[in-house]
Amino acid sequence: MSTNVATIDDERTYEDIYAQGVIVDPEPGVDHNVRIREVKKSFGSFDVLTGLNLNFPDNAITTVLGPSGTGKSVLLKHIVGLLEPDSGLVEVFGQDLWRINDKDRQEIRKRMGILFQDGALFGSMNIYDNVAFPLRKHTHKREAEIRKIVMGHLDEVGLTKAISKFPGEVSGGMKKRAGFARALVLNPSVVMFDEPDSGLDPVRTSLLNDLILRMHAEHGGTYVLVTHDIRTARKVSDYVGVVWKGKLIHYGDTEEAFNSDMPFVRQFLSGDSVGPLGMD
Ligand SMILES: Nc1ncnc2c1ncn2[C@@H]1O[C@H](COP(=O)(O)OP(=O)(O)OP(=O)(O)O)[C@@H](O)[C@H]1O
Repeated sequence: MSTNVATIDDERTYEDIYAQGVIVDPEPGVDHNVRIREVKKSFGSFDVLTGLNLNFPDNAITTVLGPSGTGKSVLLKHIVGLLEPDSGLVEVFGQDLWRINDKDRQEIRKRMGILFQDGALFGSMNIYDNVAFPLRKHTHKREAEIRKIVMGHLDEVGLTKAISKFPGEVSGGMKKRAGFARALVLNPSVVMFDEPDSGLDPVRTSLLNDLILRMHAEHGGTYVLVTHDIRTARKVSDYVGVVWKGKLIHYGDTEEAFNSDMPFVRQFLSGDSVGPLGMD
């Protein structure tokens, strides 16, 4: 896979890059289902996204890494249209999400799947009904067809024996797998994962990562993953974007990120306490 090149002015110091961020040119010949341009978002006086630029290539898994509170989940909420930027452009499937009406935005949202940290399952529905929910809500398919699709996806994530269980009766890993199956039932072209590894032990994390890779190989699409887990990033990503203080400060293929000379990227990817990132 070829590498995207960040247009970094050679004269800039690392401090300049931390302050200004980088802009990444879309890779020639590659489509990008999701493009984020100079997006700014503040809550009150707190500036969370401060001019974020990032393109997510189709048929690749891109991981967004960065310290806690740097705006990664806020970024996902922008992509799915749950938050409107104060300024800048959020473009999904070639459409500016905030220049179209609510109905069109809803249609675009149906083409995206999202796996929230806890699976975001409905506690009052069993696993089967949770996974069937988007099909019942957004399609006119008959129950027999819904059953085929739901059971197919539950089989892929290894949950066919748990269909009658309620979310409160299954482990965290099973909840995530059920959430994953639900995120895929409408055949989304963009799938987002908000810290899929949170709360899982290293073995379950590794198994979930295998599942992410397998599902991506099977179904394709633009996968966007937000995590703190460096091992997850290394294992599943084609590309890595590093966000700090609401800006993209590094972007490249996974190998490039892990070989970066940028002190912040080096510190973050090695989990070192010494470097530009402190407790603030
Ligand atoms: N709706 C909101 N109203 C006010 N503040 C918010 C809102 N959503 C997010 N924030 C704040 O924006 C900041 C960034 O939050 P976000 O959840 O995106 O961080 P993150 O990078 O995903 O962090 P973590 O890795 O810890 O999950 C946080 O300080 C959070 O409290």
